Amino acid sequence: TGHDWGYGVEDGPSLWHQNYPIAKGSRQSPIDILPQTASHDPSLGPIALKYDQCTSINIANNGHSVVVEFEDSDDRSVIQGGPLDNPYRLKQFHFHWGGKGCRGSEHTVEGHSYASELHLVHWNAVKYETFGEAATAPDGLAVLGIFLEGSVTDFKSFNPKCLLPSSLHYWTYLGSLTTPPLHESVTWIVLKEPIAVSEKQMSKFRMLLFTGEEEDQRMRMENNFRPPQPLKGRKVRSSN
Ligand SMILES: NS(=O)(=O)c1c2ccccc2cc2ccccc12
Ligand SMILES: [Zn+2]
Repeated sequence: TGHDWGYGVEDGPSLWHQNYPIAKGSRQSPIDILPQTASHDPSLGPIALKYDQCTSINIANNGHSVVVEFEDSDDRSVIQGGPLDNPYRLKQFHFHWGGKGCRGSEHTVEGHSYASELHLVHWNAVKYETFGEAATAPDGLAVLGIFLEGSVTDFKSFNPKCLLPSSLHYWTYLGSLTTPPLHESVTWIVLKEPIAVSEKQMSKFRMLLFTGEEEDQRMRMENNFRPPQPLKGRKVRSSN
């Protein structure tokens, strides 16, 4: 897949530091969230999501996840408020999931993993010219994390607008990309309430391949999640 990293035994998360030394940095993601330790910060307002005119461009299997890209030439789809000083533009969303059972999310809550985790990636177009420039700036990116919990209900196609849980209460902390190059440029906003996803939908993820269709040894795409990283003194804040 043209990348020097993956989720296997030879190229998985424990080896990423060899090519990406920042893997041992001071604000790496994901983390294990401890609700009791998260400090409630009354100054943290609600997050506001404006996805009503979201224009998806394509959906792709980038060899590590399934990614839906959006048109980001203007502020039609943005997240703002909460810990953010500016509106951040929606660039793409993608998922992380496990093989069988409930492991699969990247963030965990008191050691509890969910079946999958949806990441909506946004960038600070007020301060930076391009996504690439924002991706290396400490306040360049904001990723909204939403847990997906296996359940029997089914749900409509992936449209960020209708994909949100009823409550937008969140935890927030300063972190990084969870995949190489692991830039420490992400303000993470993780919603407390998971959304339901059916086993049928989960099985669709697992049909995706890490390898190209034409490659002989077909690698099923599963377990594409990085384990929790050390907090290193960071504070996790909780919205009201
Ligand atoms: N897991 S992740 O959200 O850190 C992530 C990104 C985060 C910020 C910017 C770009 C990102 C691209 C990703 C591509 C594949 C998987 C995770 C990715
Ligand atoms: Zn992600």
